[in-house]
Amino acid sequence: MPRNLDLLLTVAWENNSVVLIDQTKLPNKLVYVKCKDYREVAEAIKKLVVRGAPAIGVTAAFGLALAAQQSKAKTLPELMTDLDTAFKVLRATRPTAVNLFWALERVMGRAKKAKTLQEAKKAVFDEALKMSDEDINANRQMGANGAKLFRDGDIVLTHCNAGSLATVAYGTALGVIRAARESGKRLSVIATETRPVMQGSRLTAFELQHDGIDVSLIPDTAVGHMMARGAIRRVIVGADRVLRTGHVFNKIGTYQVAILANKHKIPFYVAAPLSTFDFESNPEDVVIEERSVDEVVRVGKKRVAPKGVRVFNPAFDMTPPELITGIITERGVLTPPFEKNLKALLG
Ligand SMILES: CSC[C@@H](O)[C@@H](O)C(=O)COP(=O)(O)O
Repeated sequence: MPRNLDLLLTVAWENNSVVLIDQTKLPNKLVYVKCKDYREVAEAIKKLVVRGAPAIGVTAAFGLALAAQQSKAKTLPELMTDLDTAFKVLRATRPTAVNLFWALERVMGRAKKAKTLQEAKKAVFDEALKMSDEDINANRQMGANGAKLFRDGDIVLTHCNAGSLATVAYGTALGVIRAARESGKRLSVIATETRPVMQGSRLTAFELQHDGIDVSLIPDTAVGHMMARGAIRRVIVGADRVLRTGHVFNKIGTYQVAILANKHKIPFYVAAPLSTFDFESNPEDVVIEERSVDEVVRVGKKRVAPKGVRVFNPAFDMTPPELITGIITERGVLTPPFEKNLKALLG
């Protein structure tokens, strides 16, 4: 994996380990962590060393590859038992991003087709590697599909981080912005801070600056003001889960941004690969991750809220389809009515 500043490769397989950019250290330090065991991979997902739906999915798939590699099983059923243990540990790391479950089930499905122990070990690794390549290709394709929706000179608001750092590389929402720039359009980005974990200020601002893309940072609370002043032309965000109905689950605060965009007649786009689609669930089935109160009562290391105060800290929210102008996928751009047009898109 190249350790230089030209390419942000968020997750990679290197010398029988999973190598991750440690996103908890950004933007102050660009450092990598090496996981040699699937339990370390699970911890890295839990602690947000790696985060963002597509990146979580591919990392978990590599976690299963580590489990296969390390297994001392002498028979195929013994290997499948070891893989199932790792599957359960990895599956329990975070509840909302559907890519995690999609990736783990896809790799297990591939392993279950194997006839021998060696074949199963190889299948798990090959599938994880394939998913990593597919993620980059899907992002590039989404970029090509979405770039057409942006005009030269657009000022684009994004929330959270749906960039290289949330995928294997290139990004979903930020991938579309990259592609629009590569096609010659001059775009400026407005990134929200994205409290309480600050994926906007720590990650999006870092990533766009790193790539020389014009970026300004605003507090989450400034979105309405900026829109009312005409300072924002488009919104684009990523997603952790898109339902067949077009309901989009994404970082907490996305719903507020969508309501404000609707009020100010600003197009609101979501960029998500098909690996982020959940064709089965209804809105009420989706578990919204509730994270530690510490994220809310502290700013950095300093406590800013009184001891004993009740805190709610949901990490995601749901934006209903009527607030969404289009969902950019690698197969094309979905417009309302989403359920009908999704069927047509998938053929
Ligand atoms: C391309 S990633 C899209 C989403 O995963 C992203 O917007 C997001 O909500 C990430 O949340 P996080 O809690 O940082 O994993």
